[in-house]
Amino acid sequence: MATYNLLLLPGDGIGPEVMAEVKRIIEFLNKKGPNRFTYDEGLVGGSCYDAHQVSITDETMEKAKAADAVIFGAVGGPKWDKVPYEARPEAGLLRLRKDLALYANLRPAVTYPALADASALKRELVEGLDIMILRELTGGVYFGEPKTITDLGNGQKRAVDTQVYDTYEIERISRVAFELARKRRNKVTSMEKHNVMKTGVLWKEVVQQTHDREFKDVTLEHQLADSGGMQLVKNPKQFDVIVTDNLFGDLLSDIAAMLTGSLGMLASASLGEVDPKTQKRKALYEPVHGSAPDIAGKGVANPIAMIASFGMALRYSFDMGKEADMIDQAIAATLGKGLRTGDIASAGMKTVGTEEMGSAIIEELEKLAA
Ligand SMILES: NC(=O)c1ccc[n+]([C@@H]2O[C@H](COP(=O)([O-])OP(=O)(O)OC[C@H]3O[C@@H](n4cnc5c(N)ncnc54)[C@H](O)[C@@H]3O)[C@@H](O)[C@H]2O)c1
Ligand SMILES: CC(C)[C@H](C(=O)O)[C@@H](O)C(=O)O
Ligand SMILES: [Mg+2]
Repeated sequence: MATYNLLLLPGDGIGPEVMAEVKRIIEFLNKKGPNRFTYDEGLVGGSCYDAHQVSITDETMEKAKAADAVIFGAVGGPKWDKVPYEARPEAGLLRLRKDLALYANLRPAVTYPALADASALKRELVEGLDIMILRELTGGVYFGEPKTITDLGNGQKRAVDTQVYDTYEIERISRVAFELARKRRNKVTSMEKHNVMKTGVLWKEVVQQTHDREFKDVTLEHQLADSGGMQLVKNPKQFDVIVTDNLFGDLLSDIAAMLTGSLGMLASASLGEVDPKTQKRKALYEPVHGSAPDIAGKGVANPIAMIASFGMALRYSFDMGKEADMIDQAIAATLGKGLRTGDIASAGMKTVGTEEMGSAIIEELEKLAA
């Protein structure tokens, strides 16, 4: 038996609403045993800005570094559109990713059988889909310098963002991709734009070299990221693991979300390097969706992405694969019974709210544990 300490950062908008359902799952797991979870909570994003005029405090950063895992809701919203750029809600999330060195962002897109009709695509294209988008998370244009807006003095301004990748950054994310593929269907598709970008040239070269040196047994394909996006919609089941940079990964994972039915379904894990001394790695788990200002406060958000993200924490941080599988099965069973939040309901279907969906999943978990 072990005790694990979590830091919960619910954030803004629907973040706290979906996090409430994770707290109930934690309660369930603590009852079931053998492992125990304790947790601390903190402010992040706009709610932190309102209290402290920053999007995350140094004190919360220290707690994040000390925690066994961070569980993150969502940040942002129109209320904070006018706050200084450095203090915008999203900056808190970016600081967490950068300062905890969470370079590997796993975004699995799995279409549950009951939801094959909820996708915007035809059933046969998405039925049985199970792909993994691996997004590089601490480099690229998100963090490259310079990042500026300069007044040119002639009534014009110039905005600059910088895309930077070093060999080691591409190498380590490639290794994660190949290792993931070995446990799946043994195929990696790397996406970049080497026809336009120098970072794309280096990306392709380093992924290929890492493959040839260490992972010859894995099938590797390269695809330009724009046509890759097209292929993701045309024939998504051709993919197994897609490895790509920070910005392309952001775009491609939102596209993949719609293959599963809704952004409210897509979970993610952001992982750092394994510490050779402790064998532990820093990790943050969050749904791919945002704070959904259009539905916040109504109790109608889909909690599945958040719950499945906690399931990924069980799998990747706590070696609780059996419990993680149980969460996936409970979600599948709940959907199989016909429960739908608004985002995944087909026309004419009755919908349930966030809490009701959470209760139904816990009911299924109780059955599975009995
Ligand atoms: N990780 C994060 O915290 C994160 C991620 C993406 C966007 N954001 C921020 O969120 C704010 C809103 O961004 P956006 O509107 O582009 O993206 P969004 O993901 O918040 O919402 C996009 C659409 O999907 C729907 N949606 C998202 N999650 C849902 C859920 N769980 N259940 C039901 N419907 C759901 C929303 O209602 C909306 O119509 C912005 O400030 C953005 O920066 C934060
Ligand atoms: C909120 C924002 C900073 C974030 C990103 O762009 O990485 C989000 O869109 C995501 O996909 O996690
Ligand atoms: Mg995004």
